[in-house]
Amino acid sequence: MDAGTTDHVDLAVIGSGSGNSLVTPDWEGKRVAIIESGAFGGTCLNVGCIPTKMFVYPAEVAAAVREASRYGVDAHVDGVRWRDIRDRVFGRIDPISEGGKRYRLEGENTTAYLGRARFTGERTLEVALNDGGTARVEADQIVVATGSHAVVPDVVRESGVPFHTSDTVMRIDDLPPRVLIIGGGYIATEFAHVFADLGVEVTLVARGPRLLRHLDGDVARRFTEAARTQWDVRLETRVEELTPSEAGEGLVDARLSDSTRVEGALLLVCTGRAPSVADLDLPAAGIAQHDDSRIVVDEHGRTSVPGVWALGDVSSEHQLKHVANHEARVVAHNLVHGDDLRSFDERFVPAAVFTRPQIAAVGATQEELDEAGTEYRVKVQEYADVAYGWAMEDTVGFCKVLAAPDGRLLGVHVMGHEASIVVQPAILALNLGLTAAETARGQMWIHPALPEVLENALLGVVDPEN
Ligand SMILES: Cc1cc2nc3c(=O)[nH]c(=O)nc-3n(C[C@H](O)[C@H](O)[C@H](O)COP(=O)(O)OP(=O)(O)OC[C@H]3O[C@@H](n4cnc5c(N)ncnc54)[C@H](O)[C@@H]3O)c2cc1C
Ligand SMILES: NC(=O)c1ccc[n+]([C@@H]2O[C@H](COP(=O)([O-])OP(=O)(O)OC[C@H]3O[C@@H](n4cnc5c(N)ncnc54)[C@H](O)[C@@H]3O)[C@@H](O)[C@H]2O)c1
Repeated sequence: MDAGTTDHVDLAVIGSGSGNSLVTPDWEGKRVAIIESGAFGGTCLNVGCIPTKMFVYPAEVAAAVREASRYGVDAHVDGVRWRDIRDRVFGRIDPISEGGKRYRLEGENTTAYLGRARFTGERTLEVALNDGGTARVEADQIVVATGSHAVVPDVVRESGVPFHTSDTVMRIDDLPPRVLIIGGGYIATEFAHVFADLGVEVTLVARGPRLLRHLDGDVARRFTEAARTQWDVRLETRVEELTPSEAGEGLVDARLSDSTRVEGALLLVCTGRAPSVADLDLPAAGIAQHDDSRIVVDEHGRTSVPGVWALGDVSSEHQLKHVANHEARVVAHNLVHGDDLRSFDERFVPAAVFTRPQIAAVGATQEELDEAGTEYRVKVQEYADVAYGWAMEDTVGFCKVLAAPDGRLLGVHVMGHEASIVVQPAILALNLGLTAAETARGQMWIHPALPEVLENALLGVVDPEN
């Protein structure tokens, strides 16, 4: 591209994750620029939700085989072919990313700029192209959808030892004997599950007193107990020193604040993700940011600069793909209906953690209700109390329902087999404003399926004698 000229487009989208879905039929006959510096398709497709869950599934198959004898079926895991597991995942994903890029490069009304964008004015951008050139783009409207990136603490960066984040660890060639995971959140607990159930020794170091501590307190407490039976979990502990290990290339030795050492481990850093704004030069456009650097948007997705929108991890307080997708649908409408704007509806944002046991939740936690001084009733129902739980000999799963004294649902929290499926009727009920009684008795529940645990918890919150 000629460095001297400026391309004028109707819409420029920075980031090809959820941003890529903004090119709706409304833009036919108009010019759209998609600017992407990394792998096409963004985090979810390339290094996030989709590949991680494609690793979780084989880990669960291995775990099921190991536990089969409980049910009178004798079986054992003969081996884990990591490279085959890895290649199944990326053999599926990489062509989708590549195809998406080609589709935009060759699209009738789209131009894909493969490079890093920064603002030079309110609606002007400069793109440092990956091939070394520079492009200038002026747009009537711009959407910033640049997502987030892994944060790496100083103790790791400054040590100079080799380490992985979720961006790189799924592509390793061989399973290490041991993994040292720093962090106690979503990514840490999902990878602990994957590696441990594929036969790797896992040490997980978390600075807090519980894992997943932003979840409902009962869930965090019971999950932490379950995690300790599976992995070497060090709570209220920090990594103090890291050195390269003689045990093998790419491995580290660590000294922890509890005065113990972990030796010969692959180091996996899972300490949160920050909005990707550093390269954008937002002040050049006058785009306002929160203290944590997220872009400020209103309920329609508008930033402080007219004609500039933002969505997804770069602006949202929820770093979740279904939230980014929801925001993209709203912004896609608003870009072409300036006189009929739609709003984000994030009253009930559900989430699931695909760890072991699985966790899913929607609505308020008990701690949030206590803090707000909201009155509530609570019922905890064990998986072990319903027929499907008996079939599974389940000992850890439970469903917790929080409801207002008038029966309105406030929050539902599930830990156990397929929690993300069990919770879904509660997500619908909250969005429709149903009471616990309406949700429990407004439909038939398939017997003897696992969601009966939710049905019973709902009935229990209506009538504590139940
Ligand atoms: C390991 C992992 C597992 C996850 N699992 C789940 C899950 O199971 N369920 C769930 O709901 N969420 C999950 N998430 C979160 C989810 O992936 C994100 O919330 C979601 O992908 C964010 O989408 P986005 O469109 O905002 O950003 P992204 O998909 O990250 O897209 C942003 C794009 O912008 C590009 N970019 C950044 N800066 C620039 C620039 N200056 N110029 C040009 N391009 C730029 C980036 O390269 C990137 O491709 C997971 C995340 C991770 C890391
Ligand atoms: N299933 C899913 O939906 C899913 C899966 C993975 C990721 N995600 C999204 O991605 C986000 C990022 O995931 P994550 O696990 O990196 O973040 P997280 O916020 O869930 O957890 C970060 C963890 O790192 C710890 N930590 C932070 N700074 C630290 C430091 N300097 N030293 C030691 N520990 C430190 C925190 O105490 C916390 O335990 C999640 O919040 C979630 O929104 C979602």
